Amino acid sequence: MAMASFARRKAYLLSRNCSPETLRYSLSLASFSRGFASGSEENDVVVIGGGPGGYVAAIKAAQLGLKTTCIEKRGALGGTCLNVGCIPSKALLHSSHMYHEAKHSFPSHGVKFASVEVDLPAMMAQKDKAVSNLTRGIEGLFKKNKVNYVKGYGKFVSPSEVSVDGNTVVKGKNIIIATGSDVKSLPGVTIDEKKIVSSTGALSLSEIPKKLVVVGAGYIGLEMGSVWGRLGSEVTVVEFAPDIVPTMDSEVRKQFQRALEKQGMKFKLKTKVVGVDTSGAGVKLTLEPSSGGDQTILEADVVLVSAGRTPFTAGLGLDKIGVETDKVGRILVNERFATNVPGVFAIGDVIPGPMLAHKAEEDGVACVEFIAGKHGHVDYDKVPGVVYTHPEVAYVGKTEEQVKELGVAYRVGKFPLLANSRAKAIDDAEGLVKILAEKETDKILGVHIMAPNAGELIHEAAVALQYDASSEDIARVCHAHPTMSEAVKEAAMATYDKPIHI
Ligand SMILES: Cc1cc2nc3c(=O)[nH]c(=O)nc-3n(C[C@H](O)[C@H](O)[C@H](O)COP(=O)(O)OP(=O)(O)OC[C@H]3O[C@@H](n4cnc5c(N)ncnc54)[C@H](O)[C@@H]3O)c2cc1C
Ligand SMILES: NC(=O)c1ccc[n+]([C@@H]2O[C@H](COP(=O)([O-])OP(=O)(O)OC[C@H]3O[C@@H](n4cnc5c(N)ncnc54)[C@H](O)[C@@H]3O)[C@@H](O)[C@H]2O)c1
Repeated sequence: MAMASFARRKAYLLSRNCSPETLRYSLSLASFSRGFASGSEENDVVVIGGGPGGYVAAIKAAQLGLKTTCIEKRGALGGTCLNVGCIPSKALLHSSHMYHEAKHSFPSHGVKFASVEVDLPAMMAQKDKAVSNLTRGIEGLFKKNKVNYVKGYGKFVSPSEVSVDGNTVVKGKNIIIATGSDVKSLPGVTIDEKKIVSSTGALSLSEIPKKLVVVGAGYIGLEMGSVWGRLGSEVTVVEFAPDIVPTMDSEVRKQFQRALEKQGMKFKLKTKVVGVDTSGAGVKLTLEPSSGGDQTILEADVVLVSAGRTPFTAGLGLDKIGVETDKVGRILVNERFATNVPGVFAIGDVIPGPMLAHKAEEDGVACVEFIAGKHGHVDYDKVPGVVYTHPEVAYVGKTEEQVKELGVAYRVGKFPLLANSRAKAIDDAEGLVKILAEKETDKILGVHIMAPNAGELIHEAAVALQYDASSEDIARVCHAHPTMSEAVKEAAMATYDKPIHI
C-alpha cells in the first residue's frame, strides 16, 4: 500500500474511533509470508480448492502481481457454492417460486392459464445451465488474470510443496488451504443420495417426492424444503433445537416460522431422529423428543439430511506438515489467516466463522492482501446472513437476544411490510424490518428484515453498520418511492423517533 493511502486509511480509522485492536489489525503491514517467487517453477501463491474462497483468493493474488496456481479436484471451478450449493439452490428456488406464483397468485392479479404444470427435467436443465455457465466463467476469469489452473487432488508433501493426484509437485512460497466443507452425516443414517439425500441429492431429485422429511431446520433445510414444498411435496422438518435457524433474531424467527407453516411446511421441534429403516419402498424414521421420551414413527419417500456441514481436509496431508485443527476439524488461523506452519494459510468454510460464500470470498481477499504485504480486514460480526425462502429473511449485526446479553441499553424500531406501499401494490406484504440501536448513541447494532428480496435490502444496513451509522443517519437518507427500501427508512425513523406511515 502506498504511504499516502496508508496515512489516509489510518486517519480515517482514527476518525471512526476504531478500537486499538482493529486499528492494529487493519493497518498491519506485516505478513507471515515467505516473500515472492523468483524462479519460473515456483509460485508466489498456491491455492488448494477452487471454491468462492479459493478462486477469489487466486484471482486477487494474480491481480496483485503474484504468480499463482489454483488446484481443484472436482473438475470444475466454483466449489460447493457454484456446483452444488448457492447457485443451483437459488435456481430451483426461483423456478419453484414462479410455479407457485403462477398457480396461487396469478389469478388474483388477473392472469389466468388453462393449466400450469411442472416440467422437472426442464427445471433441472435450467439449473444445470446456470451452473455450467458460471463455472466456465471462472475458468475465463483465471485465463484473463493469468491464474494457472491445475485439475487434481492436492496433498501436502512439505509446507511448500503440494502433489497433485500423487504425481506433479506444485511448489509455492505461500500455500492457501481453501478446501471448504462437506455434509455432516448423522450417526446411524447412511446417505445414499436416493432415499436419504444430502443437499446435493436434494438438488437433483428425478421425481417430486410425495412426502419429504427434512432433518435440520437451518438454511439448507428451509430452502430445499421450500423448493420441494412449492412443487407439491408434503414437507415435515425435524429439528433437534427448540427453534428453527438458531442464529436468527427470535421475534423475526417466530414470524418466519408462521409464514412457512402457512405455506404448508410442518415442524417437529425439540425432536431427534434415533432410527432409520429403508428396507421398504420408502423410509421409516424413528423420532424421539430431544430430551428423551416416547418414540414415534414418521414415514417419508425421501429424507434430506441438513444438520450442518463439516470442514473438509481429508487426504490433504495436514498431519504430515503439522497444521493445527480444533476438535471439530477446523483449521486454526490467526487474524492474518496464517496457520501455525509458516507460509501455510487457510480460509473459508475450513476455518472457524460463518460457513458462507461471501465470507469465504472476503477471507480470500484479505489473506492474499496480507501475503502481499498489504492490510486485509474481515469483520465476522458484520457478515450478512440470508435465507432465500419466500419471503426472504436477511440480517446483519446483533440479534435482540445478543444485544440483551451485551447489557447495553437499546432501542428497537420496527415497520411492518403491511404498511409499505410497494409491498401492498404487488400484494406481497408479509414481513417486517426491525432495527436495534444503542440508546445513548443511536448507533445501529443489528438489522433484521423479512421481506421479498430481503437479501438485497439488507445491504443498506450492512453499509450502515460498517460505517457505525446511527438509525437517524438511515432515516434522513432520501429513499425512492414506492420501494420496499422505504420500510427500512421507516423502521429507522421508528428507532430514533416516529415513523410516518403507521
Ligand atoms: C445447498 C447449499 C446452498 C448454499 N447456499 C448458500 C448461499 O446461498 N449463500 C452463501 O453464502 N452460502 C451458501 N452455501 C454455503 C457455501 O456454499 C459455502 O460457504 C462456500 O462454498 C464455502 O466456500 P469455500 O471456498 O470455503 O469452500 P467450497 O466451496 O467447499 O470449495 C472448496 C473446494 O475445494 C476443493 N477441494 C477440497 N479438497 C481438495 C484437495 N485436497 N485438492 C483439490 N481440491 C480440493 C473441493 O472440490 C471444492 O471445490 C450453501 C451451501 C450448500 C451446501
Ligand atoms: N442461504 C445461505 O446463505 C445458505 C444456504 C444453504 C447453506 N448455507 C450454509 O451451509 C451450512 C450448512 O447448512 P445446514 O442447513 O446444513 O446447517 P445449519 O447449521 O444452517 O442448520 C443445521 C440445523 O440442523 C439442526 N440439527 C443438528 N443436528 C440435528 C439432529 N441430529 N437432528 C435434528 N436437527 C439437527 C441444528 O440445530 C440446525 O438448526 C450453513 O452453515 C450455512 O451457512 C447457507
